[in-house]
Amino acid sequence: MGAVKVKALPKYEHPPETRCPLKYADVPTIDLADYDRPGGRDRLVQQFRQHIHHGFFYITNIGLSQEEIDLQFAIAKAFFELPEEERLRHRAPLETGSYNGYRPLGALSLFPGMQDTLEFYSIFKFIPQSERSHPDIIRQYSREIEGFSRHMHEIVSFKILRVLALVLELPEDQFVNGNRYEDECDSSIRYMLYHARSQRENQTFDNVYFRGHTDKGTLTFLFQQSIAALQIQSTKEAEWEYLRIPAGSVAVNIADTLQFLTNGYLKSGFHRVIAPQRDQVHLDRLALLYFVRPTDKLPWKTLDSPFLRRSGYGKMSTENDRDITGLDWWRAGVKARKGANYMSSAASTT
Ligand SMILES: O=C(O)CCC(=O)C(=O)O
Ligand SMILES: [Fe+2]
Repeated sequence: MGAVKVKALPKYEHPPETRCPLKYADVPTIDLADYDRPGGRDRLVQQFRQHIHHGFFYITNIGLSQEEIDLQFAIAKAFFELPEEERLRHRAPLETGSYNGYRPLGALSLFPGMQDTLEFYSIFKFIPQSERSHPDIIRQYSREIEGFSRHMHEIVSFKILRVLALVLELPEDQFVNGNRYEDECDSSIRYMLYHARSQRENQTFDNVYFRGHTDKGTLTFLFQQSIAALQIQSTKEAEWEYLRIPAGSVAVNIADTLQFLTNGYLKSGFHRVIAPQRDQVHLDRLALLYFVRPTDKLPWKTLDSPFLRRSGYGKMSTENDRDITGLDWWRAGVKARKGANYMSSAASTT
């Protein structure tokens, strides 16, 4: 790690936004700078209680510069330009329930017999439990990648997790304790590349890039995205609406772990990715995400609090509780959902 940089990466240029008129979701924005102002945490608690119902919100003032964010996009771009053989050398052991490393193109069936056209590279937390091989481009920028990872996890996600604990009238470290950076879990940066498809291919795939789903972890952060393709559904009956994530804004997705722990008070956001609009459909779509996922210190048991009880989400029973950790739950899920499929398709490549 920390090897000498052989060449500086070219600055990443985001493609221009679509000019097609789209129906954007009305999603609240949280100014994270408020957290450190006098009375700011109380204001954020009120804002969450009033507006955060549907599992998605935007945040601004996250404390990273545009250059720092764009460097991650530049590294991602350089990674996907590596020869396939080199990318496959750092393949994630998906069949064991871990995304740590490269998840090859076409690892998942979107429809029976029809493989997806996306690939991604996950960089887990910079802790001994997650160490693995990486290509030179990742090793050369490891200091910057670690800085980004720690900032997103320990500063940005912890601010949100502390406010959420206060919303529920629980000790402020209630969620932080199950998501500490030094504990084992599959939290990661993810560089993602959706390959552009022809009009015919898009028709065959019913215009789907990534089927409707909720994320399984604690929180997901989605960075600037000028290729409009990510849609959310606020309720099962609601229409799909687009998210717009311009420079300076990050979309946050509340995920299944928080929904489970709070007996459904916090809603895990349902979302999908579809083929872009006609002025962008020919473009490959590069995405940058940060996933916070539960650790081996998080007991898989639902919570109770005066606030939850007053709101009708108090703990009524222990029937959903398990004597396992959040990490066990997460890995069992990946194994069940992805491992089997993965082994039957691309595993033979290495
Ligand atoms: O590509 C995106 O915008 C969203 C990806 C996504 O939903 C996921 O990786 O879980
Ligand atoms: Fe997702």
